[in-house]
Amino acid sequence: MTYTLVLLRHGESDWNAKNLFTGWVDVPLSEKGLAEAARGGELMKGEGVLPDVVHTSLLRRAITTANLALDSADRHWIPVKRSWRLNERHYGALQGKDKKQIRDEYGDEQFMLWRRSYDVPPPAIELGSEFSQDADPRYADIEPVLNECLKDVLERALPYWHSDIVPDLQAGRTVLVAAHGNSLRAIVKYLDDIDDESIAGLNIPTGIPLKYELDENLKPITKGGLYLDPAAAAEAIKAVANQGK
Ligand SMILES: O=C(O)[C@@H](CO)OP(=O)(O)O
Repeated sequence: MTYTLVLLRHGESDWNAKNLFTGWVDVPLSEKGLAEAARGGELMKGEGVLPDVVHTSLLRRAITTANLALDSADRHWIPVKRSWRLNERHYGALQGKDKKQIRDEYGDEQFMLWRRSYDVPPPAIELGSEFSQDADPRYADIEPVLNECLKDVLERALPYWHSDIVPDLQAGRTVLVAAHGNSLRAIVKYLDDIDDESIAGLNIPTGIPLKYELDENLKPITKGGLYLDPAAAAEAIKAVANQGK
């Protein structure tokens, strides 16, 4: 028995286009992102990868991406589950800041530690400040999140993986997870057993489905999975890696 998991990072958002740290700020998709999301669904349909259930974060860029992708795959009717545990990494005080400006101000090394290290969190956001989520009703049931490193993201995403995603996989469903660059990096780190150093080099492109076949122990049959458009993914991965330069 094998299981099918599809990971989909949302299409380009308005703040991706503007090169701003986004995190939990709930920005919409750009025009380009809307088209990427629809194409993601066409790729799934073209390859016969048809989700039976979709899991998303609580952020509209992932929700809209899932809606558009599933619509173009004719799977708009499948059940959906959402959790803050699939949200983008909370970028703390960097939320709303220009990536290039932060890199120029703090230098390449600090910038990359904040952006891609496993366990160095960005500075905490001030409660009540413009891009803080402490008054947001969707997070009323959790302690305010002030900042997160990738390790924090993995630690809050894994309980959801086990409680909600694994049962869907084990029921034989093709599972689509529509989420974010860093929440998906955390899941890929776990699935592919990537060490804490090497994960810094992993970037996930927007809008291109990444398919994993998992064995009976829910381990990838092919490490790294398979992008449904490998050539476009390779190009887009370079662009994500170079953001802020
Ligand atoms: O700003 C963000 O929230 C993320 C994803 O867009 O950026 P980065 O790729 O720099 O982690």
